[in-house]
Amino acid sequence: MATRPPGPRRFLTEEERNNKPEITKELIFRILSYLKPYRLQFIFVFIAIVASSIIGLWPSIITGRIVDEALTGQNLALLVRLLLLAFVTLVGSQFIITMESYINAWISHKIIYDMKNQMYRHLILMPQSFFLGEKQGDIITRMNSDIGGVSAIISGTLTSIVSHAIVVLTTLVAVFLMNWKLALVGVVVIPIIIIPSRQVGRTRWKLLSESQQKSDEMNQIINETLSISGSLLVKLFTKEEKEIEKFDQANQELTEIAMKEERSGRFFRVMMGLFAQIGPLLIYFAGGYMLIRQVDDALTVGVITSTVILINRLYRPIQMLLNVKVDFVRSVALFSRIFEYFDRPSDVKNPEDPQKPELKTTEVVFDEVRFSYRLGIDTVKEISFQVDDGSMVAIVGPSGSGKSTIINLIPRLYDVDEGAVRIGGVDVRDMDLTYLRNLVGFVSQDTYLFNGTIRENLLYAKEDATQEELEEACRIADLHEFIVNQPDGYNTLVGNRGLKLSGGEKQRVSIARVVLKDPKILVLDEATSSLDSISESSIQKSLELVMKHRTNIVIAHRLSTVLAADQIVVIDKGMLVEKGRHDELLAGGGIYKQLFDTQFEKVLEDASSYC
Ligand SMILES: Nc1ncnc2c1ncn2[C@@H]1O[C@H](COP(=O)(O)OP(=O)(O)OP(=O)(O)O)[C@@H](O)[C@H]1O
Repeated sequence: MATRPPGPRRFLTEEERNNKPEITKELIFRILSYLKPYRLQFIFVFIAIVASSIIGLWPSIITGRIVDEALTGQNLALLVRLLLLAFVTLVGSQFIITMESYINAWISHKIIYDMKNQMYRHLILMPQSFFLGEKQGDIITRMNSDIGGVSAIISGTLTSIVSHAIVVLTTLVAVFLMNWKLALVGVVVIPIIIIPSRQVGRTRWKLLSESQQKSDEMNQIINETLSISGSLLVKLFTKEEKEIEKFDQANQELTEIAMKEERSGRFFRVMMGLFAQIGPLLIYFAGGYMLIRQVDDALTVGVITSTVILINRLYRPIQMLLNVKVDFVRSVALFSRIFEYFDRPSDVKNPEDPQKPELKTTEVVFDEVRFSYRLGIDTVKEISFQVDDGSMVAIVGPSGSGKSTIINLIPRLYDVDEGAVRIGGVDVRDMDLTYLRNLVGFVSQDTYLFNGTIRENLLYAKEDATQEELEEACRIADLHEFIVNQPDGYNTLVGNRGLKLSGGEKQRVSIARVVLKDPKILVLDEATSSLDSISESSIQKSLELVMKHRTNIVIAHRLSTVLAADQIVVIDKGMLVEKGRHDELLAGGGIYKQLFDTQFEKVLEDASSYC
């Protein structure tokens, strides 16, 4: 696979050019605000850069004296002294450069640390809508690559602008002080060397970005087809050969580009080397001509030698400075991508004056609630019902009618657009968010487990739970028996997303978690699951235990649940269409009756055995 070339890119890619950020004063100040806490360290870095640039000139200047005074004058003692001096200045400048780069790296790591923490804190507090709308890969890229890129800016772009400018300045002063005529020749030579190499570089970069694009395509194929779910899909649809063919095609294209790029890379290096050699040759020629024809009496062999060395020192920094604009735009773009995340408003926020009311009752009231995911299209509207304290309301309705949306409004995964959801008479939007979410326990169809042990997953609900409490919760969830029969017991690893557990076992872990959390209100999205009827009935029994003494709202798919419900709320196309008990609704002959005939009838026999 193609690799990115070392060092910073010299040209903006097509995409970067199209997405260039608007560089405003505010943006620059905002970027600088991240550097502010480390200003003392920055001052040190800049002093070190100036010092090392000036000291770094000495070995080149000393070389001239070595040639003119020590070698031509055949003075061995002077030769040794000058060599020692050159050695000491070399060591000195290297020491300063090392210190400078150490502090530079320290600053950039510190800034990355600050930014990563700020970003994580910001993201974890984002509402559910953010995670649904955002591509998973984008979040990870911003967390890692973009913030990581900032490090390169701080330790690269920022200091390199200063250090290159200082090197260019000090070297030009030194070279002109030595012999201004030869210095002029050297300065004229610089563009001859730099311009062609920039052209070659441009072509090379085009190829490199193409190869990068292809390599991303291949990574995408690998990620999709070699992931747990992807590989399963490939197997089940017997697409192995098709995928191999697709991969082969991408691989072939990538290999061709990589080879082309390799060829142009070699050519690039040859050209660079060639032009870099032409410079000294031209200066030697001009200097030699002036020396031989005695155009300038002050000119010596040593001066010519020193000038060649000093002019050589200029190529790289000048080239870098010519790229500063590109680096700068790229750096600012990176910062603005990060800021764009920071600036995403969090619509579900803790209220200004968060309340933690002493609730005597925990009845849940939906009062004329309207909510839409997309502007203009109501997902649910005119929803009004009450779940009395300690009672159970079953929500039923066709798929896509808005049942999950309604329950998501209780713990404020989303906020209502109109109307209100109240618990114990208090609007959920006035409650402290943590307090509210502690009041409500959720058991969803899709149980998410972290990759860890069963114990760790259980403790997520109650960090300080004792072993006895864990076991008690697992007994209620009918999970304890299973756990103790595992070789590692409560320390059994559940695998990625809990994949090492069966669907039923995962549901039980989620029930045990809610038992440990012990919420006053239980929201349950009943599984329409493929579990066998024995497992289902056992899970149902566990849930019945959990529901006791709580206010329960259940999206019901089972007959036993609707029969046991104190009230059934029927939702159709986002509207509440019927409300009542099972018998009343059945007698009404409306939508509930239809649902009953189609959805519940099949499980009638199963369910009637334990309702
Ligand atoms: N995050 C979202 N963004 C946009 N639309 C959404 C989002 N989530 C759900 N919807 C849409 O809102 C409507 C109601 O969805 P909801 O999940 O509430 O229905 P449901 O009754 O729970 O369905 P099911 O019984 O199939 O789970 C559907 O049309 C769905 O496509």
